[in-house]
Amino acid sequence: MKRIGFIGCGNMAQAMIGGIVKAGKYPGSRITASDLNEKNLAAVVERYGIEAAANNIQCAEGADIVILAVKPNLYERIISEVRDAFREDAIVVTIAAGRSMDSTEGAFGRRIKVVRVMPNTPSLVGEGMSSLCNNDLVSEGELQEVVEIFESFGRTEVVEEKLMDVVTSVSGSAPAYIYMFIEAMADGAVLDGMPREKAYKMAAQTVLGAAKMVVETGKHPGQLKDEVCSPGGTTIEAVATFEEKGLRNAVITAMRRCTEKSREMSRG
Ligand SMILES: NC(=O)C1=CN([C@@H]2O[C@H](COP(=O)(O)OP(=O)(O)OC[C@H]3O[C@@H](n4cnc5c(N)ncnc54)[C@H](O)[C@@H]3O)[C@@H](O)[C@H]2O)C=CC1
Ligand SMILES: O=C(O)[C@@H]1CCC=N1
Repeated sequence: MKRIGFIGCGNMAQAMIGGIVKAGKYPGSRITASDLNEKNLAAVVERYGIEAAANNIQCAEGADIVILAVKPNLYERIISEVRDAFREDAIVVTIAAGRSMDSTEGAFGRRIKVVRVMPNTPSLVGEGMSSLCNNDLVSEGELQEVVEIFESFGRTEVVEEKLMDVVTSVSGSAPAYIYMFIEAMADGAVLDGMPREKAYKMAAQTVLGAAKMVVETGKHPGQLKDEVCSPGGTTIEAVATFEEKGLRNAVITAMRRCTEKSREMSRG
């Protein structure tokens, strides 16, 4: 069984480690992590039974698959720190927004197996959405091994690298938009007298249920919306108000800015 190393053990790494361990795909003993924040790292070790590396170099040395889970602006520094510690045939997995595979190889200063992934935080509860692409050194079988790690905590898609900026907008960053929508729905309910805890529960369960309807029925979202709107009823009042206030336009414009930001980050 392969050993997975996480360099950086913040929000996204914890979501992934939690997902992997809960799925039983890899035991905690096959996962190593390093982080400058020793207190946080110790908490993750305690929670999931993974191993702590003394530093990034030790983490890279012992791993077959090394996931770089630090902020994008730290990639250059971390890669120059650990590049000589990588095993010859190790795979480096990047999850940073706007980080091309070419720039990763450039930072290593040599050809290296790279898988670029854009995951999202719902990985922690087994409902992640991760899109992956790989460079030519990664074999079909090796890509499959990485896909299986990400599949252990959600769904996956293999995409062309040119789609990764849009992927960031539609799934990597997207949980934040949905949380804002849930929060706004709860505020609306609280405004009309609903206790807040109940409002969050109802809004969140409704988002979960509606998403499941799209995924499981295969029906067009517009059709599912139409099925809720009774003629002259309550829902169409809300739908007409969203259109009047430009909900779709706000979503599309925000997502284009998100995609553009990712492209900008790739340009450095
Ligand atoms: N948070 C999210 O929803 C998603 C994040 N990503 C990507 O994941 C990466 C990490 O993001 P987050 O987990 O949100 O950030 P975070 O700030 O929660 O975690 C980064 C971790 O790196 C650690 N760190 C900082 N300097 C270090 C060093 N020199 N050596 C070792 N560890 C060090 C920090 O202590 C921190 O625990 C980013 O590249 C981001 O683009 C990708 C998809 C979704
Ligand atoms: O906000 C960010 O830059 C990262 C990438 C996708 C989600 N969080």
